[in-house]
Amino acid sequence: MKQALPVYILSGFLGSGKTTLLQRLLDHWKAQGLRPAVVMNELGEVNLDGLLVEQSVPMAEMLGGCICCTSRGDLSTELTTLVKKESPDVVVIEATGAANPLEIVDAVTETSLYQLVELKGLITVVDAAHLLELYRSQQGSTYRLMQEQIRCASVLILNKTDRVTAEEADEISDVLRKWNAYAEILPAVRCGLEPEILLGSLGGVHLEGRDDEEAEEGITEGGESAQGTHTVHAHPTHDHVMAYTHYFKRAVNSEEFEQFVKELPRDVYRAKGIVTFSDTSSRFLFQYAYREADFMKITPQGEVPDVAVFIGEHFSSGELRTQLLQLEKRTLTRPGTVRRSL
Ligand SMILES: Nc1nc2c(ncn2[C@@H]2O[C@H](COP(=O)(O)OP(=O)(O)OP(=O)(O)O)[C@@H](O)[C@H]2O)c(=O)[nH]1
Repeated sequence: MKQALPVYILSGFLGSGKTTLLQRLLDHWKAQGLRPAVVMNELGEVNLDGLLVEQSVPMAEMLGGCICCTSRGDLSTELTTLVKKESPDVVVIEATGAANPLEIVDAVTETSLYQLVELKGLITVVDAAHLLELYRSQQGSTYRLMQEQIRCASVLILNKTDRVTAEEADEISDVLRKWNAYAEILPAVRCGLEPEILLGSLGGVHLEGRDDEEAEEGITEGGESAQGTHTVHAHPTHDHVMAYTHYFKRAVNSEEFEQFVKELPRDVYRAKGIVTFSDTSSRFLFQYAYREADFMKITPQGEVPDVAVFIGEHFSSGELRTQLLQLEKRTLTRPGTVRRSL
């Protein structure tokens, strides 16, 4: 199966160091012989940050507004066009510092319904001095937005530590930990981190879509793991992930899938996808929001993968993945014969 295209979101308040980090990441990927592409969003009509990025890097620009305030479909369309036109190996979305990252996460996961893309993580860059100042005054919409950007990060870069004392850096680390108990906190000056360490800290091997085979090996024919339990934890659970994207390799039973959706953990507050069932004649688009699920028959235009995305906070994507692999495995051993007339 073709590898899903990794997508990273860079978030962080205005001037925190996102572009500085972006340049480091681009250099890293290029040195590896990869072809990165960028989606850049600026509040103004001119993309000044874009001028800092080498011309050889394909770029989609969304100017004159904040990604999260314009239609989410716009970002999805930009991303799709960029991927089709440039065939990059990796994509970074640098959002304006005033964006609410959750909306961007939603747009990326929306895209993964139609394209083989996968959200790998949300990196939030924090300006240590700026946050400390705001934390001490504890007010304002900037403060709330920063809080939001920190809360939903998969990894936090505590940048500009050269502008605070060691004690202040500790104080601000405690604040970050209080707001986001899951993301790794990486202190830095000019985002000078080893990209390998940063990207590695996004954890969630489950997000890499590479080890499906490996995890399946742990599941026996009856859908039980070799250890006799229903879940196989090849990797630590409860990684903080914003979204888990599952590309199905085969059809699943509709009733079992409905049951699975019904029993989704509370921390998954949004899910959507396109699935082929082994016991129905049509494909379905499913939507799930705040404990309500909806299934709709669809006939997608063009080639669309069977995929499900789950968005939430601090849920165990490894657990979901194992359950879905088990559903797939069960249809393999017990293909659907009775067709439901859905
Ligand atoms: N002192 C200090 N300055 C830094 C550090 N990291 C970045 N800067 C500077 O901070 C300024 C803003 O950095 P950018 O990387 O452009 O920040 P940004 O988040 O992309 O900014 P916006 O696009 O406006 O949201 C630049 O002048 C950087 O050189 C740091 O660790 N310490």
